[in-house]
Amino acid sequence: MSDQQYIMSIDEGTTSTRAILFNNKGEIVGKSQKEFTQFFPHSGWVEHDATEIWNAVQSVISEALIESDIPPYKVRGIGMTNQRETTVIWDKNTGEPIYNAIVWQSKQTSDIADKLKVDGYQDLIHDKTGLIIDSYFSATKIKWILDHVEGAREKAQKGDLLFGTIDTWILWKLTDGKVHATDYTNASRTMLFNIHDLKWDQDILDILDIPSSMLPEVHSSSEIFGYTAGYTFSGVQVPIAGIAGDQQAALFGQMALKKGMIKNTYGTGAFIVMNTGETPTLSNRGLLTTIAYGIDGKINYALEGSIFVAGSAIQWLRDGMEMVEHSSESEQMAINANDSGGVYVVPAFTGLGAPYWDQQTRGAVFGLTRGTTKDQFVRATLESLAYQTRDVIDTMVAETNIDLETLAVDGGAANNNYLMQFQADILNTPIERASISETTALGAAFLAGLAVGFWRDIEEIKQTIHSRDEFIPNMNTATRDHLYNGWQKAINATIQFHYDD
Ligand SMILES: Nc1ncnc2c1ncn2[C@@H]1O[C@H](COP(=O)(O)OP(=O)(O)O)[C@@H](O)[C@H]1O
Ligand SMILES: O=P(O)(O)OC[C@H](O)CO
Repeated sequence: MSDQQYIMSIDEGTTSTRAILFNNKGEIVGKSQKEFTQFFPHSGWVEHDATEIWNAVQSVISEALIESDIPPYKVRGIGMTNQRETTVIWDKNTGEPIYNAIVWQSKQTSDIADKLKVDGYQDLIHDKTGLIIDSYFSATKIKWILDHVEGAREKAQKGDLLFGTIDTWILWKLTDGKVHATDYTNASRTMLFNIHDLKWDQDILDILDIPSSMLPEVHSSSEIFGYTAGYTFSGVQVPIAGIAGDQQAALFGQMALKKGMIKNTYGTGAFIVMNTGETPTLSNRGLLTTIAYGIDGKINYALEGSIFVAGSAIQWLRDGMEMVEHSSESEQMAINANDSGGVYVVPAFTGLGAPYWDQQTRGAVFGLTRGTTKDQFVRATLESLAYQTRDVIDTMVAETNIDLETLAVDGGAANNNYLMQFQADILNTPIERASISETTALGAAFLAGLAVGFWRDIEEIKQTIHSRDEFIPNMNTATRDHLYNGWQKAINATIQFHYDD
């Protein structure tokens, strides 16, 4: 029998959970995926059932192993990667969540975030955490649960409640309640973590009245966090050896390890991350400073532009507008349209992230005529992903003075060739698409594989990276400027519409 071993990545995304098995060439040898329920209990709120996510994780693990015919003992280590910021609070005695997971997109804590701004905490929070006060991050979500679930604050003060982002929740479940931990990348998205001292920040915890006993230990992104317990791997104790938030894992999976390298992942949202090296760069232009990864006692920082609605706009075309049956059809429809006919879709369904940071704005459509077709509407929606990306990239270039040579891309919507060509055209920059679209899971596998010696070092990992698809800009300057100018008018009018109330 072959002595080949594997790394399993568990990718807990916003809409689905995946388990992917990689061999030592970085090739996918097994995969299972399961969608889970999105709850929208009130306008602007988004929640998940954390127990449903845990059940989905268990089933994708066994399906991936069974379908690839790989026995659990051949899994050398597990890398975990996750939708970030999404907040779970559970009772450590029962193992049951006390409320649904509040998802990163959810706006139910906007008032708490607004109050922090009114109370003048912007500079303190920005300086310590690198973040901009917003309901996006975990901090206000934790406070909301403690304030709204009966008896929660008393239980938290007694030390009975635990907080975790999805990585922490699944790690705790996989280890049968033995390990309550996270990594630097996830901690840096909570708005409670001091990215300079690398510690939970007591001042911010006091401001929000959050007991520190709820918080997980914070480790590097590549080390053994614990071992699987119980039956998930048929009793085999597999080390969980790497954890990173999905956007940071994608940066690592793209091997964008040098200062100045940038990637964009087009998933539910789109997240543009630039590696800024070993010192944090604070932004004055609406970008977030975050931790890219921590390995071997060293921290690498990043600047990030977070776009809240990207692939989810295409899901909206599918499920809300019923204009497409499958997201992938949007590509041919955009080509059929020939042009967008002057239509702009601004999909600000849950406010705007970088570089605008406006919690209240909601979406708008401009330029409709009696002749507007469904194909043009779909094309304009796809184009909004590219325009939002340009807003962020222009800001990043202005902030850092680093010229963008190419943009590395991945994620579900990056499979859309029309979108990628339009992105190259509107940025006037070549796009390089990873040959393996599961870059996020690959990044988590690399982090785990390094910790258990599956790969010797980064140089050995780089040998596994293969060819990429390239999209070369092919639009004249006048057209590019005309189109982008229209977008800027559309987004400014959308923001203005809200403030005219
Ligand atoms: N060919 C496509 N064209 C446009 N959008 C797509 C395409 N394929 C997938 N998507 C969008 O990409 C998203 C899924 O990407 P994925 O990276 O799996 O997201 P996540 O990790 O956030 O769950 C969905 O929102 C879907 O609408
Ligand atoms: O689920 P994704 O891939 O859109 O990623 C979600 C982000 O981590 C939210 O910050």
